[in-house]
Formats: sequence, structure tokens, C-alpha cells
Amino acid sequence: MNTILSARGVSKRFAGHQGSGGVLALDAISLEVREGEFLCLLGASGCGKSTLLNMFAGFVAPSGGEIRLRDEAITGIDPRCGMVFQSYALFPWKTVRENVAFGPKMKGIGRGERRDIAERFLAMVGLSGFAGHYPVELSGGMQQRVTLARCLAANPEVMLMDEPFAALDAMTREVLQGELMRIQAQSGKTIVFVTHNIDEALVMADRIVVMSPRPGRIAAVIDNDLPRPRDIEAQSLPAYAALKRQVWNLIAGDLMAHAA
Ligand SMILES: Nc1ncnc2c1ncn2[C@@H]1O[C@H](COP(=O)(O)OP(=O)(O)OP(=O)(O)O)[C@@H](O)[C@H]1O
Repeated sequence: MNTILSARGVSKRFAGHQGSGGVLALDAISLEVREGEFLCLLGASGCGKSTLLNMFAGFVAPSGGEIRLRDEAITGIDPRCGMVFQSYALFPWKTVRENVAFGPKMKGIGRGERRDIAERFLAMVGLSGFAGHYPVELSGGMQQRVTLARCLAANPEVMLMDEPFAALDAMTREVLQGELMRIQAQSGKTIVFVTHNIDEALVMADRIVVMSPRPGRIAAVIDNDLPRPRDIEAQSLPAYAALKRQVWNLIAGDLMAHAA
């Protein structure tokens, strides 16, 4: 598989208070994201998952090393990478259709085609009947579906997702995990997905990048060969439990330290 996105010896130091050395959020991270894969960045709080994702998006510049997209250095926000955050970040004054059509509008696509694009992606996320609603009229799960549709409608090559389902209740979260896997299988999009939930990573990822904190480093990159679909039954397989134990052993110490 081709590499679409890469971090090469990337470090990030955030400035601290005067006299302190600041925070080394990431230390010499090297990682290749393969085209079409579902990659999860997993780790305890503070291990630099969001910082790395924000660098892939071009929101944050590395202090050292470089980020490359299709073998060109990323030096700013690039429309080839679309971001989905935990908070839905929809425009409250725009309808669902207008929210989804925002990316195509920015690209100068005409009104009729924008409408078709919005309808297509709203259908893909199961919200066909809600195009004329405003975000405030929708549940959290529905708003996150709109966010997904908006990201897809902008047609990025890579979807960067920062704990997109963390604010949702457990059942809605499971439904949306299934939807996202279906959408990825249909669209072939590359997805980099941040989570601190081991089951979420095991259910969704092709590869899991386990990170450790202070400073943020890659502890392991694990191939997730569990059979798909990874439904409730697959989750009771011995192989699932074994992989979960392997990942847990890598991050348990960090989680305990954070809880202490
Ligand atoms: N803008 C910033 N200024 C200063 N320090 C920052 C900034 N952003 C992140 N950090 C620090 O960098 C480290 C990594 O933060 P980051 O948010 O990337 O971790 P994370 O793994 O995504 O954590 P979480 O799961 O809690 O979101 C933390 O110590 C954090 O306090």
C-alpha cells in the first residue's frame, strides 16, 4: 500500500511559563499512514494524540522534523485533509443542507450541484429527511452524522478524526462506529482516528498506534487482523481478548499514572 501521510522525526515543544522548559508533547515521532487504511492513535491523556493529528491537519507546526502529504511537506492547512472534532462544530445559523454543502461552496461549485452533493452525503449518513433542519433541532448523534457528511462532501483524501464519538452515549457511539466503517469501506478514504478507548480502536482500526506520554512517543504499532465485521460476536473471540490484553499491557501504566 502507498504511503499517503507521514511524520518524519517529528517533535513538538509547547512553550511553558517563563523559566520552565515548556512541554515536550511529541518526541521524534516517525509514522507512515497507508492510503486507504483506518489508523487509530491510541493512548492515555496527554500522550500527544491530538497534537500529532493537528500537525497532520496543518493546524500546528512541528518544532522539529516534518509532516508530508503525498511526499510534499505540509506547511499549513491543506484541503486534502478534512478534520472531524469531538464537538460537532456545525454552523448553527445554517441548515443541515447548507452545513454539508459548505465545502463544495468554498470550492466554487454551483448551487444545483451543491444541493445534489449534500443530498448524496446526507443519504450516506442516514439523514435524508433532515436537510432543512437546523443543528439545534437534532440530537448529538445526528449532529455528528452531519459533521461526517460535511467532511465527506468536501472530498478530502484523508479524514482526521479527534475522538469524534467521545461525547455520545454508548449505544449511539456503537451505531456510528458501524456507520463509519461502512462509509470507509464504500469510499476507500484514509482515516486517522484518535481515541483513548481500547475497544473503539480494536473494533475500527486496521492498525493501532499505541502512544505513551511525557514525552509523547510511539510505544508500538500493532496490526489488527481481527476478522471483519467486528460485531458483538467477534468481540467475544479469544483473539479479540488476546489483542485487548496486549494493548492494555502497553498503556495500563500510563492510565494508572494519569488516574493517580
Ligand atoms: N497549545 C498548547 N500549549 C501548551 N501545551 C500544550 C498545548 N497543546 C497540548 N499541550 C500539551 O501537550 C501534551 C500533549 O497534549 P495532547 O492534547 O496532544 O494529548 P492527547 O493525547 O491528545 O490528550 P487527551 O487524550 O487528553 O486529549 C500535554 O501535556 C498537553 O498539556
